[in-house]
Amino acid sequence: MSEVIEAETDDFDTLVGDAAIEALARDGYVVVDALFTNGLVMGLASELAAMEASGALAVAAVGREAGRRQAAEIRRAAIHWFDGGSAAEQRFLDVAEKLRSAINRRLFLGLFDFECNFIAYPTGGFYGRHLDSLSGARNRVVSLIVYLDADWQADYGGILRLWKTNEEGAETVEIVPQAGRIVMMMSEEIPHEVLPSHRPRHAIAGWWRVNASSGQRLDTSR
Ligand SMILES: O=C(O)CCC(=O)C(=O)O
Ligand SMILES: [Fe+2]
Repeated sequence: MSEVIEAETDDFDTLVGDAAIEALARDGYVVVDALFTNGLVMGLASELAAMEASGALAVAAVGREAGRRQAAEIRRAAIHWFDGGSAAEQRFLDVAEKLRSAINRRLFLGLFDFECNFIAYPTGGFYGRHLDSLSGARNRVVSLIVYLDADWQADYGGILRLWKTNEEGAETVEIVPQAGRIVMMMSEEIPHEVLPSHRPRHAIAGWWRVNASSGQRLDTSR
C-alpha cells in the first residue's frame, strides 16, 4: 500500500482535509486509519452482530433497478441498508456528513446525498471485481468503506484489492480490513474486489451521490 494516513479523531479540517482528500483527488483512492473512534466502531460492529443474530440481513444483490440480480458467482455477502435508527448509525452519518462537506469544499464535486449499508461476509464470502458506479449513471461519485473487525490478520483473507485505474494491466493495491480503517475511492474510476474471506468479515460501505434526477424521473436511492 502506498500510504495510510493516520487521522486524529474528528480532525477533518487538517488531516482529512489536507492530506486524505488531496490523496483521493490525486490517486483516486485513500486509506485513512483512526478517523472513527474505537467506541463508534465497536458500537457499529455490535449493531451489525445483533442484526445477523436476529436474521435482519438480506442476501446482497448486484446491479441496480432493471439490472439488479442476485449473483452468487459475483458476490457472497448479506447486507442491511441504514435506516439511521440507532445512535451508532446517527454518529456514523454525522461523520459521513463532515466528510462530504470537506470533500465538496476541496474538490467541488457537488456531492449531494449519501446511502450506505452494513455488510456481513460469511466465511467464504467475497465480492468479485467491480466498479461501484453503475452503467455510467453519474450518481455514485465517491465510495466510503469502513471496517469493523478488531485484530484482523492478513492471513484471514478478505483483503480489499483495488486497481489504480480501470485500464488493462493497472497496478493493484491490497488493503487489510482492519477495524477503524476507512477507504475512500472514486466510484467510477477504481475497480476493486474483496478476496475470499476465511472468517466472517464485517464492514460498512456507503456512497456519496450527485443529484442525477432528470425531468420528471426521480432519482431514488438503491
Ligand atoms: O467490503 C469491502 O471491502 C468492499 C465492499 C464493496 O466493494 C461494495 O460494497 O461495493
Ligand atoms: Fe464496491
